Amino acid sequence: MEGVDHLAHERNKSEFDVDAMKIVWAGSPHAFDVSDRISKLVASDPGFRKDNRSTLSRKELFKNTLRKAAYAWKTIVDLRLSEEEAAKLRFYVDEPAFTDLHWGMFIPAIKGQGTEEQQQKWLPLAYKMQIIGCYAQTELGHGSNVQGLETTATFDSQTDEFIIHSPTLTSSKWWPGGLGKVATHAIAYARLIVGGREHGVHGFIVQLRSLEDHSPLLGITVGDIGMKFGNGAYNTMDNGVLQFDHVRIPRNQMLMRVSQVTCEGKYKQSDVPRQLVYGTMVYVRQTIVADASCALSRAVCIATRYSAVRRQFGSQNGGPETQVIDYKTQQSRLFPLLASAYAFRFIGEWLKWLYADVTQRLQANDFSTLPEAHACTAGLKSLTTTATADGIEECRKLCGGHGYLCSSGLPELFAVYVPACTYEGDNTVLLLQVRDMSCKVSHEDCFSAGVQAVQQETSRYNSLYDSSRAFNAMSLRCSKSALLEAFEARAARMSVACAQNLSNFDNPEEGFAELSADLVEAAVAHCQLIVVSKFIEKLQQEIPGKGVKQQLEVLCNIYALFLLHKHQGDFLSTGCITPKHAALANDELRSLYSQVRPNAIALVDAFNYTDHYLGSILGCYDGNVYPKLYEAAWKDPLNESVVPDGYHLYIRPLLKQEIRTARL
Ligand SMILES: CCCCCCCCCC/C=C\CCC/C=C/C(=O)SCCNC(=O)CCNC(=O)[C@H](O)C(C)(C)COP(=O)(O)OP(=O)(O)OC[C@H]1O[C@@H](n2cnc3c(N)ncnc32)[C@H](O)[C@@H]1OP(=O)(O)O
Ligand SMILES: Cc1cc2nc3c(=O)[nH]c(=O)nc-3n(C[C@H](O)[C@H](O)[C@H](O)COP(=O)(O)OP(=O)(O)OC[C@H]3O[C@@H](n4cnc5c(N)ncnc54)[C@H](O)[C@@H]3O)c2cc1C
Repeated sequence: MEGVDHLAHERNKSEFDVDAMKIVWAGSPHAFDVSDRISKLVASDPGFRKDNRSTLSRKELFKNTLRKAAYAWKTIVDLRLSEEEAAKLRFYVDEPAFTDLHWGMFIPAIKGQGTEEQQQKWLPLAYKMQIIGCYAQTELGHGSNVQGLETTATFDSQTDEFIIHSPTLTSSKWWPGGLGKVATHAIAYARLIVGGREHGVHGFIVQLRSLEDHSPLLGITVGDIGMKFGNGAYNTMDNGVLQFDHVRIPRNQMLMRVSQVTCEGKYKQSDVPRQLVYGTMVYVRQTIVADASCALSRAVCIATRYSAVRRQFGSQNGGPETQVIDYKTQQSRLFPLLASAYAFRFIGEWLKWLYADVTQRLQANDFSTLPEAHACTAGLKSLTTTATADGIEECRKLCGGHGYLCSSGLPELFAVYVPACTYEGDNTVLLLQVRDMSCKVSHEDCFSAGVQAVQQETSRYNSLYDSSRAFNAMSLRCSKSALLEAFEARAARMSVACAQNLSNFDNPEEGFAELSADLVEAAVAHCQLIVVSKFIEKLQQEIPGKGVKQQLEVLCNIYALFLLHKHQGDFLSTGCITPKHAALANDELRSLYSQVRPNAIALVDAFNYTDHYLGSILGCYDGNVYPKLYEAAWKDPLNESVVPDGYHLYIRPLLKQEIRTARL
């Protein structure tokens, strides 16, 4: 049956132009072209094979990652790929590596926090990979609390140097990717001490290893922190530990865009806000949101294709059994994830725009939108990574037993993805930063502006409450604005409740701590509102291609109504929907699932993923799942011999009741 498309009948059912949807997913015809070309280039090159990762030992795995990274670089140079193409190539190679941190954090940190002069010195070296950098912020004792970092950078005016030192065990840098075995340089974050005075945490460029023989420089102790969750998975990355013993670096290796230390030992603050020291995190959080749609769409693609292949029960008169995708329960678990993948794609696009806009403004010394960018990236990073991690695991379950096989691709995807809920800011800690979005809920707002803020929010809420009365069964079905109002009312109500409760505390800090779980829920409601509203905005644009817009309308409704159904307690208590409306929303969802059903395979085909990138037998394009599963099983190292190693030592003595005499 080789070469037969087992999903052809599904593809024939689709009611829209898949090629046009591919462009929408990619973002533009140009982006599609780059992505399509580079994904095929990677898939067709045996140098980028990845099907054996889960069977390799850590050392073999890591060496193979080094080989692939070097091979990827050679390919980039030989083919003279553009920056955009090179980034796509690394993406499709699909193996976490030191290069992620070099390109994703080290370079952006220098760009964002370095002076012109520093950029001119360091960026060309980094762009040519003549130095390899990592981002060394987190320590053994502190990750979330950046101000609690203990590493010190003490200025020595005699030598015009900083002395970087790890004063305690807990000040050891711990976690930075690429640090363990590869990075030659780090952006190390340390408390700046000048003339005996402390000036908070700043970034420093520190050389760690010799550029000649890779040995650690004097005063540097560095290594890998050990195996992480899952086989293969994130173990291709050398997350590291680092201690400084009075390491000296020249003064001009402090990143000095935000503040400077002069040779006389004067500390000077630029006009730019101090928070810019955290700017790299804003940048990476924005890329993580875009990445969430990739990881979720990948899992959804696997689960959707397999659900169309898999049949259980329901045979009539000896005919075929029911495809599991036709079960309403399967649809109600799978299709909201499909809709979420599209929703996250569009919110990722919007956040990219927002970040570009902030960057442009920063260059013109306009810092007004920085708090919004911080709150949005923090909140949306949290929302999308939590939903994606949960969604990947749901996709595994949607694939039944076979989803648990490594050859399904899902266990590794899950293991690689879950740390996204922690890195670049723990998701709960980040939700507590969501204060400046569409409404104000922080203790400062309540206390500095006093009752006025509460009153304003209350009247805003009341007006939403009134207008939402118009929300009826019909509007639920047809009107995006009614849906949006429901989300706005819910978010506003939750914020007002928090603000009112906060105002009952004499001590704002105490109130904030006591009510933090409610604040987190209000933050989630705000983030969901933003995702829904940006999906709706996307639909207001012109979208070419037969039936494409209609499919996106259906997905948008599913995303919003699914959330409304899931959080109906919040929505009901706003009073803007009644229990009857909640039930109608549920009926509407069922009808929407029926509309998606014939288009489901085409909607995941629109992601345009190669079989190489998917890395899943269950999700392969042709749906020829069973022969491939059967064949793959026999390739497992355990099946290299019919009788396993260890038979004579452990199985035979058991069977022969000789266990007491066996040498165990
Ligand atoms: C198989 C395929 C694999 C493919 C892989 C694909 C890769 C995709 C991309 C992945 C990329 C990289 C991989 C992961 C690498 C991971 C790296 C890291 O984890 S680096 C370390 C990250 N660390 C954190 O995120 C720490 C979290 N903590 C914080 O951010 C802060 O310290 C915070 C905000 C929680 C502290 O809060 P606090 O209120 O105490 O802050 P401050 O007093 O310091 O702040 C005062 C003031 O500033 C505002 N603020 C805080 N942060 C920012 C910011 N970033 N930007 C702007 N403003 C900020 C804060 O809100 C306060 O404002 P105010 O108005 O005064 O209230
Ligand atoms: C795979 C991976 C890669 C990483 N790569 C890097 C890297 O390249 N460079 C780097 O510098 N770091 C890196 N990190 C570190 C990462 O950024 C931190 O682990 C992350 O910021 C979380 O901090 P933490 O470990 O201190 O968690 P903690 O803050 O200790 O969190 C523990 C628990 O406490 C809760 N908590 C903490 N503070 C609060 C609070 N104020 N209110 C309520 N609850 C709270 C959290 O929600 C969580 O449940 C990486 C981590 C991982 C897992």
